[in-house]
Parts: sequence; structure tokens; C-alpha cells
Amino acid sequence: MQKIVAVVGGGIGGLSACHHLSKSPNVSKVVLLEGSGRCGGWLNSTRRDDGAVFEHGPRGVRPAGAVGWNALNMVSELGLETEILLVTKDHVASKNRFLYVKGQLHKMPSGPGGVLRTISPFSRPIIHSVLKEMLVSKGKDEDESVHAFVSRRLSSELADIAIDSLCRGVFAGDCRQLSVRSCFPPLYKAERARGSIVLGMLMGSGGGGPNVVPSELAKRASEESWSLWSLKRGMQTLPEALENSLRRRERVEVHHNTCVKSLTLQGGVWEIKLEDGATLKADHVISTLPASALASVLPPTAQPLTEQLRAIASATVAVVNLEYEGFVLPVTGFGHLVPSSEDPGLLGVVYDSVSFPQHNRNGGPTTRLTVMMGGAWFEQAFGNRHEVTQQTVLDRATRAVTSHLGVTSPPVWSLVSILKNCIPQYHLGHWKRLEKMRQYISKNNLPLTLAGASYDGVSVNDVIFSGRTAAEGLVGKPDLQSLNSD
Ligand SMILES: Cc1cc2nc3c(=O)[nH]c(=O)nc-3n(C[C@H](O)[C@H](O)[C@H](O)COP(=O)(O)OP(=O)(O)OC[C@H]3O[C@@H](n4cnc5c(N)ncnc54)[C@H](O)[C@@H]3O)c2cc1C
Ligand SMILES: C=CC1=C(C)c2cc3[nH]c(cc4nc(cc5[nH]c(cc1n2)c(C)c5CCC(=O)O)C(CCC(=O)O)=C4C)c(C)c3C=C
Repeated sequence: MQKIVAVVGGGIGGLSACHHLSKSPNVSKVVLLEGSGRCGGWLNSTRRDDGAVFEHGPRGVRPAGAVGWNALNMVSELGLETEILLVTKDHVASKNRFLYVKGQLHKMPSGPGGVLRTISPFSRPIIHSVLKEMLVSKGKDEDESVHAFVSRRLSSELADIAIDSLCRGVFAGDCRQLSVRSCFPPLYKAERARGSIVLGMLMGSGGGGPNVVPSELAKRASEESWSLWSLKRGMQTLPEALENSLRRRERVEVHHNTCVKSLTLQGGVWEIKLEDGATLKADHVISTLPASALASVLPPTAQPLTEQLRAIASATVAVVNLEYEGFVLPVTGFGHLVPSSEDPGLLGVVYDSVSFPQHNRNGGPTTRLTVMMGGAWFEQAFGNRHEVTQQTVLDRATRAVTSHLGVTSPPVWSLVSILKNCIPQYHLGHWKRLEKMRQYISKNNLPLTLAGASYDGVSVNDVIFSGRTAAEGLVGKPDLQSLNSD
């Protein structure tokens, strides 16, 4: 039977779901419902007339692994190969990543030399913890915080400084609350399978990952050792290209400014009420809304599900894009992260003009930086997120650039964005929550699939893959003949 499928939420997850649904002959209609005036969600780039590009959300995607290949395959299908900007593994932005500890920048140890020697801010060579790790017995708990896991297996110093910072630079979150099982599945699986992270990395943890056939572009990324990619006109180019491609398909409708107000199931069919009072029907809903937003539109009868959805927290991040005249940085690299013990409210600074100088304005040299603040510490740093002023946030960012990087000149351009609830927090027990929710959906035969950043990974790659998994779970994998059938 052919189905009408509604995809709710037009971020990169929803667009990816539609992209894959649109390849299937088993779907009679795909309707994408996006509440805001544009698709793309957190993929949001400001493009200035003078050629400068500033990212408010993601600024780089990793090309590695099956999910990395899958995203590059989509880039290739959209004909965006010539738009790619890349950073290779031998580029300074890949080699130099810094931590700001005790008022100073420290280059993160890399390569054999970095692991064998004592490198500040660490008090002993990392190799000590790595060798000891293989002798530490397996944990007994079904889940553990990232901090507890790393303290137990490696060292509390690595957990306090390096892992604390890493969790702030991926989840804007607190490693004492985040789950190792859900945030870093390869570490958890390595311990389960081999009793050691090191042995798991060396010998593999079994189970394998998803099977993705690499496109020529994905193969190129491996052969040329890319570590990160972006797009010439910014990451927003990707949702724009996806949306344009969907609009060319007869069976797909894309709606902006279409906020879903409620979902009610009647006789196995969803009735979707929109904020403007209109309703539409769908045989199946793929939700890529943040978990709490989905909870607020589901019917009261789905209370066991909404309770679990509401428990998936999210963090607010203040993002400040800054542009300076000339080259003002004392070091060169991807950027620096700040551990929570140093300054809880200041997550770190990305040196955008080092990784992607192509995004600098035309004409004279400039330095582009992004200061990220808040996250799990937002209220502690700024108070109520609805009341904080742009000036307060800007002042805090420019002060950090002065004290961390010695930049005394004022920025020539700046833009402040408060990204409310922008990044899900996979707290301890997240896996159990997912299991409960999916069991509830299956037991109650709800024609509903959960996709997007709230569940199985927050990276752009993970979210694109979640859209594909949701689509293929519903309509199966496409056969080659049905591709481009519209
Ligand atoms: C500051 C920042 C930096 C990041 N950096 C990176 C990075 O460098 N690399 C990387 O891989 N990832 C990065 N990420 C993560 C990644 O960008 C996100 O996890 C991903 O974009 C989330 O996509 P999504 O489709 O799941 O959700 P969203 O982008 O949140 O999309 C959900 C959509 O649903 C819509 N919506 C909400 N409610 C309704 C409703 N009721 N009805 C209809 N529509 C609704 C919203 O308007 C939105 O468009 C970053 C994220 C942030 C915030
Ligand atoms: C809201 C979440 C994020 C904040 C805040 C953030 C800040 C931040 N990140 C870096 C450095 C890197 N981030 C990288 C990838 C990456 N960043 C986020 C989210 C936030 N970053 C995500 C979800 C991802 C994807 C992770 C993945 O699994 O692919 C990377 C590249 C990855 C790598 O090669 O290690 C870097 C580098 C800084 C300096 C920073 C400052 C606050």
C-alpha cells in the first residue's frame, strides 16, 4: 500500500528523511512540515555581500566512517562536489588544537611524541594512563558518566581536563552528567567487547557499523586524508540544495512557517493540526523535532512516551561571531577549548579563518573567530536565557578573546546569537529511555518514527544517517530502478 508520510521538522534530519523517502515508489506523498521560515535548523550561515561567510551552527563535518561516507554520498547526489572546502589531516587546523588551562594556551598532545613525553597541562605522559588502561577490569554498570568512565579507565586528570573540554566542544555539556554509552558508543563497546578501550581500538569491538558503499567523493576523502569538510557558501548550502532537490520531485511538498500544534491518531491515521488552524492527514509521521517539542504535540494518551521525551534535556549556547582586521592570532590551529574548572561559562573559541580562510571577506586580511558560551552552564554564567542582553554576551566574548589570545584591538564586525535548546544532552541512562520509547511505539503500533539529534547522535553525520534510517525503516532500501523515477 502506498503511504502518505509527514516528516515533521525541516532541519538536516528531516530533509535527509525526505531525500530518502522521495526515492521510494512505496510512498504516494511526502509532506515536510517546518515551523520556521526556512529549512536547515541549526545549519545556519550568514553570507555577507563582501564574500565573508559566518557559521552560527556547525562549521565542519568529519568525513570518516560509514556515517561520514553516507553524508558525502548525499553531497555527491546533490551535485555539490565543486562546493566542497576541505581540511586535510596534515593541515595546521587538524594538527593544532588547544586547551586553555590556568590562564595559558596548551597544544593538545598529538602523535607519538606527544603521548610519550610529559606535556603541560598534564602532569605525566599520556602513555602511562594508556598502558595502565589495559589492566583495568571491566565496569559492571549498564551505563556510566563520561567522567567516571575515563577517570576509572585512564586518569582523573585526563577526565578533568581533556574529556571535560571535549564534552563541552561537542555537547556543550557536563561530562559528569553525560552518558558514555550514548555519547561515545565506541568507548563503551570497546570495554564491553575487549575489556579495554585500547584493545578495542586495536582489535575492533565486533558488531561492525552500518554498511555504506562510498561514492567517488567519499573515496576521495579517504585517499586524500580529509579531516573536515565544509562548503564554499557555508554549511547552509547543504539544506538549501536538499530543499531544492525535493521541490523538483512531484510527490514531495515542502512547507515553511507550518508549525505543528498537535498530532492525534484516529483509526490508525494521524490528524496533524497546524498552528494556523489547518489540518492534514498522514499514514505515518517521522518526527525530527527536538524530543521536548515532540512531547508537546503528542496526544495525552501517549503519556508514557511524552514523559520519556521530556526527560531528554537540551542546552542553550551563546554563539558570537567576530571579525578582526588583519592577522591577530598568537597561535594557529582549529581553536581552543576551556575546561569547566577554568571558566564554566566559556566553552571555547574556534579560529574559523585558520580552517576555512575561503570564508574571509574579499580584500585585505582578516581573522574570523567564534566564541561559544553557556551550554550546561548557561544560567550560571548569564542568568535567565530569555533576559540576557546581546551586549552582555558580546562583552563577555571580546573579553575572552583579549585575555585568552592577547587580542587588544576591537572587532570590526560581530554577530551574537543565543541558540536556545540547541543541543540535546544524552544524560546517564539515555539508552534505557530510547529502549522504553521504541518499545512503547512498537507495542502500541504507533505509526511514528523518531529521528534527529535527540536520540542516536548529535553530529551532522549522525543526524543525516538517522533521517535515512527512519526513511528506509518505513519503505525499505531503494532498488536502483526506482531511483530518479519522478
Ligand atoms: C552551535 C552548534 C555547533 C555545532 N557544531 C557542529 C559541528 O561542528 N559538526 C557537527 O557535525 N555537528 C555540529 N552541531 C550539531 C548539529 O548541527 C545538530 O545536531 C543538527 O544540525 C541537528 O539537526 P536536526 O535536524 O536533528 O534538528 P534541528 O536542526 O533542531 O531541526 C529541527 C527543526 O524542527 C523545527 N521545528 C521545531 N518545532 C516544530 C514544530 N512544532 N513544527 C514544525 N517544525 C518544528 C525547527 O524549526 C527546526 O528547523 C552543532 C550544533 C550547534 C547548535
Ligand atoms: C553546541 C555544540 C558545540 C559547541 C559549543 C562546539 C564548540 C567547539 N567545538 C570545537 C572544536 C571541534 N568541534 C568539532 C566537531 C563537533 N562540534 C560539535 C558541537 C559543538 N562544538 C559537534 C556535534 C561536532 C561533531 C562531532 C563528531 O562526532 O563528528 C570538531 C571536529 C571533530 C574532530 O575532528 O574532533 C572540532 C575540532 C571548538 C574549539 C569549540 C569551541 C567552543
